[in-house]
Amino acid sequence: MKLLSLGAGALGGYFGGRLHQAGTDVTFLVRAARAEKLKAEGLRIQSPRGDAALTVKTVGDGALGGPYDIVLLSCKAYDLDSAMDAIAPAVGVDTVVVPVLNGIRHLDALDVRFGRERVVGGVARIGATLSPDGAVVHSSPFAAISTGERDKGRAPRPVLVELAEALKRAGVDGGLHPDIMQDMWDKWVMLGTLASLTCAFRAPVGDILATKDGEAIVRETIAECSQVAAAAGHAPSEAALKMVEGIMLTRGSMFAASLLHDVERGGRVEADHIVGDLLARAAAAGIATPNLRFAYAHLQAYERRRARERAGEAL
Ligand SMILES: NC(=O)C1=CN([C@@H]2O[C@H](COP(=O)(O)OP(=O)(O)OC[C@H]3O[C@@H](n4cnc5c(N)ncnc54)[C@H](OP(=O)(O)O)[C@@H]3O)[C@@H](O)[C@H]2O)C=CC1
Ligand SMILES: CC(C)(CO)C(=O)C(=O)O
Repeated sequence: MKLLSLGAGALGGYFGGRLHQAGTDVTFLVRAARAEKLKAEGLRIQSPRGDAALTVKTVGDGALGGPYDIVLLSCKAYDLDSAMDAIAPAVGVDTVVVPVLNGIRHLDALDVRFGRERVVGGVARIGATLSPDGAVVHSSPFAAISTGERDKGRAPRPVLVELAEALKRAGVDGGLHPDIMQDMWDKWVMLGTLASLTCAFRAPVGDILATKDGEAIVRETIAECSQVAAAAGHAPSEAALKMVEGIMLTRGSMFAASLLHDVERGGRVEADHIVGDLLARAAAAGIATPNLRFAYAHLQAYERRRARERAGEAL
């Protein structure tokens, strides 16, 4: 199996690196600055599952090699258009695109660009960042990718089975999911709540819960996200809700969304993709989502201020 990883950022670097370590033929499609860093220092991973410094294959725009069996897509949502342009020459008739972005909306764009048959579902569960010096820093005890056919009940195509086996050999949990769309929505219900609230409060879960109304606000926001999922035909099961509550209602928890880490380093954020899209779907279904509304406005204000500051304008 030949796999192209779009990017060697937090997720592309971690999962692509682990697959490479375990013997999969992995090539990283990277931009010039990242290519230079990887050439000079290798792909460095710091992780509770073992540190690594790997010599990896890279390609740049225009000379992708291939054909590839799998394209693992792990860009941020705001880079999706440029990422699709970059991978287009690598997507052949039988190539399968496996996106692991948070949210759902990217599937529509990928379908239009590459055809629905080539795009499967994917969910990543990991806490990871790219450090300023270019190392992939894995900070969560978990590291998982679930994938699957988007048509529930369809047997996974052989190359997806092969990918799941390769991920397992690479020490990545998850595997093939029989209802990947539900899994994507379940993750989104959790992340919609986590990202909205940790960003709005600028604090991890435990600090939110330590406020007088924190628990009530968390419960309301879980309900808002769950109603949006239900309107899309993907209401979380009781077990899925328990998982969300387990994450969002643990006193003292230092857990926060990667989106908060992006805010704290003054970076771009996937506000539209992760929170705005939930809000748009709520509006279309006539669901009131006051907490998401506030959280999205907060993120939009952050984006405006960031743009102004980057343009050198004063506060
Ligand atoms: N970080 C986390 O813990 C988790 C993140 N996610 C989701 O996964 C997705 C990826 O997140 P993450 O890995 O953190 O993001 P990163 O910013 O760390 O990595 C994204 C990478 O994509 C690369 N990229 C973007 N466009 C192109 C392009 N046109 N050509 C080549 N490379 C490109 C970027 O390269 P360059 O360096 O050149 O900009 C960057 O290295 C997001 O949707 C996020 O929400 C999901 C679960 C957990
Ligand atoms: C919550 C977490 C860390 C789980 O994978 C995540 O997806 C994110 O913050 O982007």
